[in-house]
Amino acid sequence: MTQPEVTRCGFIAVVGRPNVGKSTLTNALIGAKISIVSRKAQTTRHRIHGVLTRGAEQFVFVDTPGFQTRHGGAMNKMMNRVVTQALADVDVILFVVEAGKWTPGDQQLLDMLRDRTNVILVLSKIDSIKSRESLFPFVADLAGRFPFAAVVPVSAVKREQLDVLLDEVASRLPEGEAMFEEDALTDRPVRFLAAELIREKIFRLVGDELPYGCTVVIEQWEEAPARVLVSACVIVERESHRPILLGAKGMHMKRIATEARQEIAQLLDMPVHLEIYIKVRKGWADREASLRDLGYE
Ligand SMILES: Nc1nc2c(ncn2[C@@H]2O[C@H](COP(=O)(O)OP(=O)(O)OP(=O)(O)O)[C@@H](O)[C@H]2O)c(=O)[nH]1
Repeated sequence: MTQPEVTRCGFIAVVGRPNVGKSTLTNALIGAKISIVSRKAQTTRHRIHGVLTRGAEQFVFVDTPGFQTRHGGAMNKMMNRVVTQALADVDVILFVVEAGKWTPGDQQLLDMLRDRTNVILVLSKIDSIKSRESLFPFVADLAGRFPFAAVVPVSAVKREQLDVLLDEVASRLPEGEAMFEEDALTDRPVRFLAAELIREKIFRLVGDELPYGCTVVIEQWEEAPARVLVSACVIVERESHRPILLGAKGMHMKRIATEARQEIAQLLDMPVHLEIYIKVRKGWADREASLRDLGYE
């Protein structure tokens, strides 16, 4: 695998209240479906959403799970956790606000960023704004609320101003070598990608409730003529994590399996039959030997 020559590399978090367009923007920035990266990611405290390498710059987008969940009432508690965990030592924060719309939810989030530097204000969905001049007072108001490092209006859908945003981010990333291999997605063996896709689905759905996370191991992989048969095992730390994963009437697991199956099929360009089992392996995270069994070094 080729290691790109990178002179700047750092972590970026994309935050904002629900529905402001964070996912659309992140996906537009890092390209298609690249939520999977090299295992090196495990050496950081961040959950990596995707990596973009642009010339000599590497942008590592981290997941901010609390912002992505839709549990209304638990929002406050979650935001606190997000600030302390996901935003801890990221290099740049993209604070996304819908152009022209400011709500108490936005203010609440902004308050949590109080002591941070390198916060870039991103005005999203500018394609739905009639006149850009009408945004001036809006921007002026926000600039009075927080010392943003930069203000960049973008349209993720129309791919407007994305390079400008990346330039602003890049200039604030620390100098350093690439942390990830270039083109990690195409270089990884498909089994590993499949396991990561399942892990991603689990994390998205119940990540907040699984304190020690989980690991996914592909136990069987059979390439039949017209489809691939995959059997995966999700290993959790405690017996009490099993019902969390399953959800009421197995609904969580069903959804995880369905979504993962669809994406694995897309990746392979072939129908997939996916079975997922749950195993409890107590304390696996602490035992070196079992870590090695599971493919972690
Ligand atoms: N017109 C327009 N709509 C956009 C743009 N970006 C996102 N949207 C729409 O805004 C809605 C929310 O977008 P998401 O990317 O899911 O927003 P999010 O902030 O990730 O939402 P949560 O997952 O709820 O936190 C979707 O209907 C998008 O299609 C944009 O650049 N222009």
